Amino acid sequence: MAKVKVGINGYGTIGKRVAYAVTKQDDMKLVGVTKTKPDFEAYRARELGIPVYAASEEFLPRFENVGFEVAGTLNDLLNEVDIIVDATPGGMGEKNKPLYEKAGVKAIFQGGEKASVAEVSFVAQANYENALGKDYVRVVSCNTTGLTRTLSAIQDYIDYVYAVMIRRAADPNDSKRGPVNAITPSVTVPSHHGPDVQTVIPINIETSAFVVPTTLMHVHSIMVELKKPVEAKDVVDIFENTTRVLLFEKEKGFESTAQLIEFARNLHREWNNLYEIAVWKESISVRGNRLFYIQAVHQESDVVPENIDAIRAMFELADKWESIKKTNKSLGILK
Ligand SMILES: NC(=O)C1=CN([C@@H]2O[C@H](COP(=O)(O)OP(=O)(O)OC[C@H]3O[C@@H](n4cnc5c(N)ncnc54)[C@H](OP(=O)(O)O)[C@@H]3O)[C@@H](O)[C@H]2O)C=CC1
Ligand SMILES: O=C(OP(=O)(O)O)[C@H](O)COP(=O)(O)O
Repeated sequence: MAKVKVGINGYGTIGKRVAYAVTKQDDMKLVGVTKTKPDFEAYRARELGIPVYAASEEFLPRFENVGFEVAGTLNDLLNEVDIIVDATPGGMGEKNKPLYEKAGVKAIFQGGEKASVAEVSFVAQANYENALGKDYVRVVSCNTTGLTRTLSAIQDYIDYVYAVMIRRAADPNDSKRGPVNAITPSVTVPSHHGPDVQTVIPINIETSAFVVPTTLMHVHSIMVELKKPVEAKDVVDIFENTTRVLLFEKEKGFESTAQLIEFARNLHREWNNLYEIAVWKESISVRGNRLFYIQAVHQESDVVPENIDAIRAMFELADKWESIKKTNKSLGILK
């Protein structure tokens, strides 16, 4: 079968990682990416041999002024692809959707969009089948992906989940926003994460969230009221056997998100991506009918394999586990 032709609209934190991941797949071809301006990222894409398109006609003069030759505009890219991965800033995907509909291409949206933008909200290991053959799929946010990966693994035991998200303030490449020395609570409960998890798996869940001054990762403190008894060692076993979830031990020096990122650096992962959700093994404990655990989410990369699996599901290229295994192998995901 011919390779699926993929375009990326929005070549930022998520878009450039998904573009890279597409180039690692033997059943997909990266046709090009869009940029609004010829900054260093545009030049880097060109160095990598990735065709760069202007994100719309209005941006063309920016490229012309510095003699940066683009391959066309977003509309030209849409004419050449089977699917567009929209990784523009949150809320923009919904505005772009009519362009995709007009061009008759399938589209993947990211977690900054409302669930209503797509037919399905997606986390591969939880609901791959729901995206089979679909035209519009939303890969849920990084935090929602992290919650869904571990909670779907223990779904049979869940009566009610209470989770607190400690969210990183900005990505490492972002110098525009803070807080620099403050903690910003989401003052309404639930934060968007609980309802978002429910767009993927039907569980009872309440979430609250705080933004703190760090760029490395998010951290979640999760408490599950159990429907039936389980021991901590059983949960350890379950997570050990759950794809895209890794257990880390404080005892071995993983004291904070800093060492988790160093672990990814040691693996020489591209952009120190930690695609897997990191659960602190010692944090898994059961007291009475309550299970507790703490996990960390690498916001820049955990959704990347989900975008790849979503493409396979939407074109019915592979069944769930065939796709997950293929994606994992191509990106060096440990299990
Ligand atoms: N960063 C994260 O931690 C995560 C983000 N997400 C979601 O992914 C989506 C993208 O986020 P993220 O990658 O962080 O955002 P970024 O700001 O890093 O990247 C977005 C890119 O979109 C481009 N862009 C801006 N305006 C337009 C436009 N009019 N048309 C086309 N492209 C445009 C910009 O490119 P240019 O440089 O050319 O101006 C920018 O690089 C959001 O929905 C977000 O919620 C999901 C999981 C984690
Ligand atoms: O999807 C994310 O976080 P979220 O799950 O808390 O919305 C990403 O880290 C982007 O969050 P941002 O909207 O704070 O950039």
